[in-house]
Amino acid sequence: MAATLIGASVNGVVRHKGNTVVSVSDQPGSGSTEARLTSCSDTGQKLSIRASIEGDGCTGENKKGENKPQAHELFRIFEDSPRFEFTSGDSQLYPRPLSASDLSSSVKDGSQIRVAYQGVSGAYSETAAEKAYPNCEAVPCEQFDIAFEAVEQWLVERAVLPIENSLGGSIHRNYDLLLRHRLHIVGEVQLPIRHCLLANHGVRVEDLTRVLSHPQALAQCENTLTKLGVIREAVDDTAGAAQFVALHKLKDTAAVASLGAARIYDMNVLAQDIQDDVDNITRFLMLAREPVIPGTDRPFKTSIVFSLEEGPGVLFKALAVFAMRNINLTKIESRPQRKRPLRQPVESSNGAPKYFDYLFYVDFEASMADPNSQNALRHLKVSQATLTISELYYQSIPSGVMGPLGVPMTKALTEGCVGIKVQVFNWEDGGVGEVEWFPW
Ligand SMILES: O=C(O)C(=O)C[C@]1(C(=O)O)C=C[C@@H](O)C=C1
Repeated sequence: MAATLIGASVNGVVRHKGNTVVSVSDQPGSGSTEARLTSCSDTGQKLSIRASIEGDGCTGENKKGENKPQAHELFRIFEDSPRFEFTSGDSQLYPRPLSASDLSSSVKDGSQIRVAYQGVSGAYSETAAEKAYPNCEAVPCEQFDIAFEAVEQWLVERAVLPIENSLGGSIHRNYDLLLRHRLHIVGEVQLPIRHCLLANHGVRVEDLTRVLSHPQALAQCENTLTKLGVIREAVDDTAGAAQFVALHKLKDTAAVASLGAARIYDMNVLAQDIQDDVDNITRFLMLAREPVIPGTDRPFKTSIVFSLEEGPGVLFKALAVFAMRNINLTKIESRPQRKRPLRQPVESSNGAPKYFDYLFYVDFEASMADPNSQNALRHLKVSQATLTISELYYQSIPSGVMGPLGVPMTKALTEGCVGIKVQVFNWEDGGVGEVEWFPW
């Protein structure tokens, strides 16, 4: 039975579903059933969409005008797709990104895998989600942390989130969120990013005073935007920027976004490939509730995070455990220790400045199933009296097209320098992992 969304109009209120109301009625003589979904915005504005469904032989109205297959089907469609943004009486319908209030609703059944991404339809992250999980249902989320929570709360099965870009660098927010949430990195995808300058039809480059986009996208187009001499304004995502410019019919503002976004929001492409380098790639992490078990049958990547006591050469010594075993490091990132951003030096009583305290994230090309990597981590743990590893986690995942690995947040991180957490795998009986604690 096929259903078509056929329009938007102001309507009445029949049955409540949160701030949404759904009514279903037969269209006498037409052989079809119609459903109306009405949503009240926070400002009290009432807007609705209408859907019709063709009859299947059961179109006659029963006495009460209810309980008919068509009505149920229409209801199900709305129940399954409650996330539409109502912007004006005659506007197009765009999927609304998940917000915090959506996280309390239950997960719906469905054979398709649901993958959360940050942004709205047309965002690069949506393309990355579809590349990572072909045929998935990509679910837009307002913010990165909503995407993490959507997986944790079983609203979706996976999240695909950007972690770094070849021109703009790391997406620090996601490094921080990896440790605040309990998800595992189970793979990665790389996506070539080709930015366009999008404006409403009839707008010329000379008319522009302002450009909206995601901060990463603005950074990746630094040269072009400097030449244009426009004001840059950061918004949540590139497609959201295009949607905003289109909906508000702005004549002096453009968006930096994808060709796909231009199509979705019916915008004119003023310029293509405006990023600073043709080779512009963003790496996205695939996140799941369950980790992958590392093996040795194909290339794996592993990620760890640790902190160090201050002192000369401590980072050098930590990284040497990999170098001496010929283990290739692919990424190192440091982030402030949010729980203890400053450390008091021993001589602090005489007014010496405080040290900044960091967490180090390291990705390396080896599987934790490989004794070489196991020895490296053992060495990292035991070899240096001057090194205190406050936290170490790891997980391995297939690399190649896929990439680095995951991160269960552990007690050590939340409670300070208590020891090292090592996931021990019994490779002989098929590699089921267990966690052991080695207190300092
Ligand atoms: O705004 C988007 O379209 C996104 O998908 C986000 C994002 C990012 O966070 O880096 C993804 C890829 C590009 O690097 C630019 C922006």
